Amino acid sequence: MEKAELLRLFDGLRVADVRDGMDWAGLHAKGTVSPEITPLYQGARFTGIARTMRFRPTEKAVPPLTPEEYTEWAGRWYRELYPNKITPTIEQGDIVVVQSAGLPVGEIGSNNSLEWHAAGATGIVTTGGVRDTDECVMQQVPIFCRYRAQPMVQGRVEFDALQVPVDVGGVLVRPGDIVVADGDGVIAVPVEHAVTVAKYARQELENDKIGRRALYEKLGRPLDDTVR
Ligand SMILES: O=C([O-])CC(=O)C(=O)O
Ligand SMILES: [Mg+2]
Repeated sequence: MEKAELLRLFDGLRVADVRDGMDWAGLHAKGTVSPEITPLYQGARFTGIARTMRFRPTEKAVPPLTPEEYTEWAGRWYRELYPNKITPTIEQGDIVVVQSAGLPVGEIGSNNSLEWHAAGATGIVTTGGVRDTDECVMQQVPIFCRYRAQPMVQGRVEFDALQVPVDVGGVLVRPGDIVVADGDGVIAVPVEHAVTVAKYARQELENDKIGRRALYEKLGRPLDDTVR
């Protein structure tokens, strides 16, 4: 199925609906990412197709360097050990899904996240840390992460692999799976179950709208998009 068609199937569905759709498909034990992975800011949400990447802790020691030498050495780390390989591969509607090295390091920041967004990514989820978080919030690229972290990657983290199955908060996410995130957290749908999951998720959403719309009317509340 085309990406655009897949995205249409999930358009407007809440994480709760997708969770229900997964249950309807018999996938009770699958999909829900650990609640430790949370939105960087209130209102962050996305639906997209997983484009995955894995980082790893480095074993390379940092040699004694003068600050001048450090500038050159740090630049080389980006070129040789932490290259931004994912950017040229990103397609519109992708979600960058990162299995972090798991260290207290800001592998993602205001620069690379905005670069991925400019290439077409509509969201980012990482099992690790984010830095420059005030700017990340200001930029409003939806990011879900486990923690905030100050340090840069040099001497700590290396790029490991692109487009491999990754472990995201206890869920196996493969390139091409559907990833949905909102205030309830993150859920991943195996692409082979997408049609069934979306169908029953939609049923849940539509039934929920009918029930809540009746309550809005009883309360005299103006209707909004969540009940229309
Ligand atoms: O440079 C990095 O690896 C992370 C970062 O701070 C950014 O992208 O802004
Ligand atoms: Mg930065």
